[in-house]
Amino acid sequence: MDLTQSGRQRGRILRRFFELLVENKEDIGKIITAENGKAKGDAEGEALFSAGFFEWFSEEAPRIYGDVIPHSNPSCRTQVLKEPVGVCGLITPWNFPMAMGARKVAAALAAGCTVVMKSDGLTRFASNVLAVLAERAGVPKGVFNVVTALENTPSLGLTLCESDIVKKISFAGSTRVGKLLMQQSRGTLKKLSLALGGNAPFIVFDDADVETAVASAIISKFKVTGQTCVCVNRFFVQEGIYEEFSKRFVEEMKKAQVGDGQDAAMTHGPLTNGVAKTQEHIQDAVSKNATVLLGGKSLPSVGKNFHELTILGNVDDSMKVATEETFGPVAALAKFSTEEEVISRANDCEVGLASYLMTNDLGRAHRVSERLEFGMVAINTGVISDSAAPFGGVKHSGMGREGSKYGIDDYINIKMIVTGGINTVYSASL
Ligand SMILES: O=CCCC(=O)O
Repeated sequence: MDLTQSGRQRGRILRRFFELLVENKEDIGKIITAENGKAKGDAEGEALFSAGFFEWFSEEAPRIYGDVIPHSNPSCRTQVLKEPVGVCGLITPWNFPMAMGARKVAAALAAGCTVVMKSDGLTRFASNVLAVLAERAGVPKGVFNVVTALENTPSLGLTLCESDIVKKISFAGSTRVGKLLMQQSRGTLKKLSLALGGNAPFIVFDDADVETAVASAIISKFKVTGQTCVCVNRFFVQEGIYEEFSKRFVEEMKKAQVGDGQDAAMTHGPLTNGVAKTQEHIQDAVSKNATVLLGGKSLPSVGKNFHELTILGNVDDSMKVATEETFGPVAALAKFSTEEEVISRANDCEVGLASYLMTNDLGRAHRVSERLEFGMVAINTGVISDSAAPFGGVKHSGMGREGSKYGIDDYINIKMIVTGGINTVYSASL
């Protein structure tokens, strides 16, 4: 947090931050549901997900080790110090109003940086909660700063990017905005972490366990009503298991309830602003011969932002549901025949964030994961995110890693110190 505090001292503050988040998870859940709409379970889950980053980085803060490197010249010594990058501009999205901030703030504070967090104008209260708890946890004044904005969001982004005081930008959001921030940062050569859009494939091989595949599909597709950057966008199901998988998927999804997130009986809440795009994608797919296996319609009687959880069958790769990230509750099922074919179809996109693979063949699991051009692969699970795991993408999904032992590196500069003229002749041997 500042150079006068040791990593151990910063770790204690982050630990207290973690405890406060856990203690307040119910109130935090209510705030998240009130401003984002997500169902109670998802909202309280987000409070704990956020807490996990503070717990993880409280343990990393004291372990930011440097190195001693043997120099080529015996009379020189080389030391490597790891120093905080300085002031970080953190720009966070509405889909996880607290957790995407927590993921960045916890790593930055652990490294010893100060932060200016620009939260999404649609969901600013959860990030303000982080500021309140930061103060209670003992984060020194001026170390954690929050700026909220709605209309003038682009100019705030620009100010952070063009500022010489801000040394780093970390952003989670769309690929379009990520590229814009990168352009705007070129004059000040910022260190950048960008967690951008995805078009996640979910591949079900004939040898997969159907119940595992269905449970994984439900969580990875419909979490936060389909509005996470790691949500599945394209299901590829092998011909021999297609009928059974799609039937069981539909049966299980019929148990879900869409409605007011504050009602504990609801499993899924509204969309933030994605009903029109969701409808556009469904209509495009249906006009090209996709079949509606479940849902398909918006739910204006519940509210203008509500949409049925939808499963489409007979999808092909030309449809918008396959070529664009829907960021809504549509599971688009396409068939495939061979391993080679599905790898090529899964990789045929500009982005590379999350991917999912269902198989009981260990050799295939290794082989296919190694060939998938994605930053993350989940095998036989629909849960890809964890504070201990490195989160991030390749291709147009961005750069940098968040969480895990690697996450601290995004907030660190390496300094090398070489000392010359060291007499290597020991006086004892003279
Ligand atoms: O939406 C982006 C991140 C979601 C997650 O880490 O599960």
